Amino acid sequence: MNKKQLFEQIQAKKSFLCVGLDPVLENVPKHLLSFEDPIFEFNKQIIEATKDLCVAYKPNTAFYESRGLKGWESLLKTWAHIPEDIFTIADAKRGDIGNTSAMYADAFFNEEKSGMSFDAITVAPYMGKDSVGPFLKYEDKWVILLALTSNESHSDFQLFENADGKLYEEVIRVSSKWGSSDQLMYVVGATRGAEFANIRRLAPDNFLLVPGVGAQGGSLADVCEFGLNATCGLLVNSSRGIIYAGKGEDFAEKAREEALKLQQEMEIILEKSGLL
Ligand SMILES: O=c1ccn([C@@H]2O[C@H](COP(=O)(O)O)[C@@H](O)[C@H]2O)c(=O)[nH]1
Repeated sequence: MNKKQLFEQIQAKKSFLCVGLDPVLENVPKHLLSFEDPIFEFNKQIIEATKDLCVAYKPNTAFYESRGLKGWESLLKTWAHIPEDIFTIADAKRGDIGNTSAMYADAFFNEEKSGMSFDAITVAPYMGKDSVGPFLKYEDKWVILLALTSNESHSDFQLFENADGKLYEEVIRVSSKWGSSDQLMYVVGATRGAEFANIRRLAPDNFLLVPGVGAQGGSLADVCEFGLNATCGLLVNSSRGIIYAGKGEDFAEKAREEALKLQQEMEIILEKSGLL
């Protein structure tokens, strides 16, 4: 999916919500445990309940990899179940020497080889240009580079400063020469509200993937105040806040209620910003 198509989806659904699919077996409602693949059944029902309210789904691969072969199978089936017009993000945080990154790119972008073809993958920028390049070779696929993350320890490295500025600023400045804003997004935590104006100065046209609303307490209003651009430019993710809104047989309805609250907030913001 390209940028134009993504913005069209945002306008059609009046939403820039990304639902995070991070299921843990212990948190899956009991009545699903008799299914052959409870994780997939859980995801399937979440997708059915929220697919008209969001423009993206983001399975974090850790939640599948941790379950070995059956986890990969759940991930594959989940990817295949997501409607074609919804943006898919493999939150895998990969990046290695070039020939290894090429294998990671095949794993998440090359359906013929791996059975999956996500629209985007999250990548750690630490190893530099040749570790990111193999992901950028795929047409209409996206690399989402970690820039300023939502966790408390983001400051251990990302805020390191020299005469040129902070490390995360340098990540954006340098990497934006590796590909266009039709290929590159950045991860910026919703908990970093105060930094959005600065980030937009460095990356005016790029989409930002913004995790951290919901369970991590980030504010949608703060993110949008300076984060929006002419094509919306934001995919705001909530995982636990949506998928674990309910614990019983009505978990999918409860998930829908939480997703709807965020979508309605987003619709007001998009309307006020003249983006609809
Ligand atoms: O800076 C980052 C980068 C990635 N994440 C991931 O996003 C989701 C957030 O989940 P919640 O349950 O909504 O907190 C999860 O997959 C993280 O690994 C992030 O939170 N912050």
